[in-house]
Amino acid sequence: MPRKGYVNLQMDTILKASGINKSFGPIQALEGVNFSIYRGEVVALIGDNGAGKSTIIKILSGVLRPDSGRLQINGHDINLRHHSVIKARTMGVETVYQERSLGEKQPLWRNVFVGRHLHNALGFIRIREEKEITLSMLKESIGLKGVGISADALVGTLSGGERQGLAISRAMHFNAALTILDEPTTALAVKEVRRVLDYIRAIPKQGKSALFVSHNLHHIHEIADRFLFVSHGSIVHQCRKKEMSVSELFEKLDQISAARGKNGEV
Ligand SMILES: Nc1ncnc2c1ncn2[C@@H]1O[C@H](COP(=O)(O)OP(=O)(O)OP(=O)(O)O)[C@@H](O)[C@H]1O
Repeated sequence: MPRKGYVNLQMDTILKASGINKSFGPIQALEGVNFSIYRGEVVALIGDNGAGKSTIIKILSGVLRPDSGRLQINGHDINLRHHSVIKARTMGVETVYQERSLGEKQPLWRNVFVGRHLHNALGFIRIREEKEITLSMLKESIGLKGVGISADALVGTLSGGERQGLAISRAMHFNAALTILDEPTTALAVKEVRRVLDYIRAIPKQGKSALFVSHNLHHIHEIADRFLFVSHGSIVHQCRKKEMSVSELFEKLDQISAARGKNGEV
């Protein structure tokens, strides 16, 4: 029987990546990437352009397959040869891509349930139920108000921040253990940025985890519990927020970039 307050990291490890390698022709994008993500934390990937952040995210979300390495999700070994976006989702890993996560010209309810529609006994989509769930996401999770709010509205009518909110809310609805966000605040107005940061901050409150990439170190410091520094395809440093102030975060990234420059790399 574990002692009170004892944290079983084995049980609380949502995702574990070990020795992940990935090349694109002659370019070694990732080299021996190792890290874990635990239940209820927000983790940020930090690094210069071309460091390997997007490649890591694409491998976790099933878009790309690594050349070698091991990935465990919720303690289960993933067969990386057959990993895919659908498999990642089934295992509880959802990815929210900036702007691209929702199709522009479709009604909101269809986008929320795309690939995962609710069906009745005859195989028909339970449209009314899907619309009701979508409407409650719009009102409760995103905080949209007014009588004109409709699950039939087209995605194109939502602002960038609202789309991010809906995509995050969709991940929560489908019970994602890990929500991955790629540059979630890029190209958003200041007010929208605030809202998206709040949506991300709410993820651990539901006992779930988030991994996000951002170039904005202020945003990273504000919402992440832990920072993973990526350079030249590897995780070169990691620490908890309480170990590093915002200015130290800037300094660390500068140090890593300088070390990279010294090795003759761009
Ligand atoms: N499809 C691809 N074909 C060839 N090279 C690629 C491809 N995708 C990524 N790379 C290369 O792999 C390396 C890592 O790229 P990646 O996009 O993961 O970096 P990043 O840290 O996300 O950069 P950024 O912050 O600019 O998005 C870079 O050298 C990049 O040019």
